Amino acid sequence: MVEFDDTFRQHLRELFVWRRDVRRFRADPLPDGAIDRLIETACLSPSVGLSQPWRFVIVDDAARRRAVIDDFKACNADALNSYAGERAARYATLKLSGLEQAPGHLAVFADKASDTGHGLGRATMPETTEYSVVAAITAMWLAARAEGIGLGWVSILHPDRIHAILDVPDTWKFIAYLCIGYPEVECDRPELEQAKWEQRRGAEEFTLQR
Ligand SMILES: Cc1cc2c(cc1C)N(C[C@H](O)[C@H](O)[C@H](O)COP(=O)(O)O)c1[nH]c(=O)[nH]c(=O)c1N2
Repeated sequence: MVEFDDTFRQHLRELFVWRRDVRRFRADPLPDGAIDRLIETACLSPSVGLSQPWRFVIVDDAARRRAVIDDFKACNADALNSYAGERAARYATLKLSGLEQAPGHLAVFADKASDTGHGLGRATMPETTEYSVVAAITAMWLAARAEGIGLGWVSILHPDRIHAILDVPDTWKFIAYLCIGYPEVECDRPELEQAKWEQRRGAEEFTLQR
């Protein structure tokens, strides 16, 4: 039996407050086994029917990394073109990936074909497979921060292209491409808020009572 005291709860709260999406990484390499350790923690996450549908691809190959970066650049250029005026000017100033600097690259997929869990919980909501993978990524994000490691989620990518670059099974659905490394700075406010793109709102704005 494990008990968590007030001091632990306070630290846990701080972990949530100080977790960031990181796009600016220091050059220092990650310690040996750091990504494997984060994956191991992620695998403790809840999953629909205990299906554990997460699939992780550690991307070390320089040519594959370069191809991912090229895809990001193409998608980000398209995204910039979808804005106009002041919003476009502001978008152009944002740094939206640390792909070039991050010592670790990790792609995460959901295996839509796995029968693990025997379909429990998925019959009416097949998308719970993807939700389970996102739950695992969130756990990894927090576990990383607890070790001083930053994680940045990149979604400005073409899923089909990532599939081809990484040569993974067709039944795997692309969920996330994660940059992993030591952050240049620590902050308790989202970078998009600091850049005046959007501001974080409080719980009262998202809660209804019925
Ligand atoms: C599903 C998903 C996808 C993305 C993100 C997040 C999530 C959950 N975020 C990070 C996002 O911008 C960030 O979480 C918010 O701005 C809040 O900041 P903090 O995470 O609190 O630092 C993100 N950030 C970025 O710079 N490029 C990206 O492509 C994405 N994509």
